[in-house]
Amino acid sequence: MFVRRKALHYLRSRLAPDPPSLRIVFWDGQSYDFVDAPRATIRISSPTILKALVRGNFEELARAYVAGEIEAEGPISEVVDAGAGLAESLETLSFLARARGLARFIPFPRSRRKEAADAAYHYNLSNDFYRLWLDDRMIYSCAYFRSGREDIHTAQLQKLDHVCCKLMLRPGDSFLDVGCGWGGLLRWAARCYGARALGVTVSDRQFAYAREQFKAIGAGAAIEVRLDDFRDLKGMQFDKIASVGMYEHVGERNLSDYFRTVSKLLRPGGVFLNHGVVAGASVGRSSGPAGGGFIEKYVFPGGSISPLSRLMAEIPSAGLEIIDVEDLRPHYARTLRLWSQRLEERRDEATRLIGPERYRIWRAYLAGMAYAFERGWLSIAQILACKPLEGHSVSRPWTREYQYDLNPAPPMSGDISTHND
Ligand SMILES: C[S@@+](CC[C@H](N)C(=O)[O-])C[C@H]1O[C@@H](n2cnc3c(N)ncnc32)[C@H](O)[C@@H]1O
Repeated sequence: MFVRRKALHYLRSRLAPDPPSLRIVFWDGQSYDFVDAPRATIRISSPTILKALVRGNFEELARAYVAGEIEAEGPISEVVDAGAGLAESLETLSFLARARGLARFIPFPRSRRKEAADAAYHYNLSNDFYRLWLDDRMIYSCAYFRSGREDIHTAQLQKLDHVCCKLMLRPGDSFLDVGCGWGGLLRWAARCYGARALGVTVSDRQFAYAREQFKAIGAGAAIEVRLDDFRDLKGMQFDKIASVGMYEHVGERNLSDYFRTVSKLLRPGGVFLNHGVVAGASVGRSSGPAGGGFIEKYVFPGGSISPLSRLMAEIPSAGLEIIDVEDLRPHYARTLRLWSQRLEERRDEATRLIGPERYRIWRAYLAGMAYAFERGWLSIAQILACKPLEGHSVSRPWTREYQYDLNPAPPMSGDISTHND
């Protein structure tokens, strides 16, 4: 009783300026509302968890949530809103969390085996689970909206076109998709743009699924998928390369190596699109509260994001010329919100497929990321770059119209006709 009274007194005073729309239900069934008619409820199963809340120890709170010792009720968007409010007001990083944060900047590379295990943890979860809430083509990256009212299937198709148009993909082009997921972009690039497409993934579930799909559509030699690390494509060169939602797995310390490898894989005159999440804070993380390292620990182990400025410095250092940069933050906020809603609708099937613990993790991750993008704590950038020809700059379209429609072929800066004007 005493612990609870003291804890509530402390929480009330700390949260007074902006109280969360939250009810806490305690282990003995008693409850406390921070506002009238709160929209979200959390149930905490022991005084230890209440102490962790008071101390702002979100690492312990994340562990307790994953273990089911904290239960969240109400719309997940409201739960996340209340949770973020608590984190913004209360978070104090434990010594351990601080040490881990600093360790990110010390160059200890992960072994290949560890990298593969980290990726498998996320992508080998269950194809059936991902099928529940991704779009029909199983695209697992930010979609592209024209009005914001499209469903996820339409918006993902628009994204595939946006990527192919930006790359100026033409019939016969050799095309590499680095981190090809379940193969949706490869199919689109080959069937709608006539590219000879090769993709690599390190997930054997994705690899098996993509191969089945290619067989089913009779793709033949036009599309190939390999269960391979992108660093193992030695000696090959491509006209066009896309990396969509993949660089985040490379890790801070391998970023220069990643761009240099991509640059070697691109033929002179070729075009590369890097699409990925960028940090809101200059230290390479979300500019919001850290949430106890929840994403790093439970969702994307070994992953990391960089500020846009770091990518903009690394790409030219790898010998590529940046020709266009587009921020897609509202697009990813919307994509994540739709994914989160779709997962909520399939709660029972999802829990059956991956178990309650993983379900809780994915539920909080999708809703939490949607919130972070809506708040502007994270963003996402498509960076388009080309590889200069020896002694020449690469010609490019005069305007950005080609990004929305490749037909007819856009006039290029190096075209004879344009020199005659
Ligand atoms: C978020 S998914 C994006 C998938 C796909 N590009 C899409 O947009 O749907 C990241 C992908 O990167 C792949 N990946 C991660 N590390 C990789 C590596 N070292 N080499 C090749 N692929 C990798 C994963 O297997 C996964 O397919």
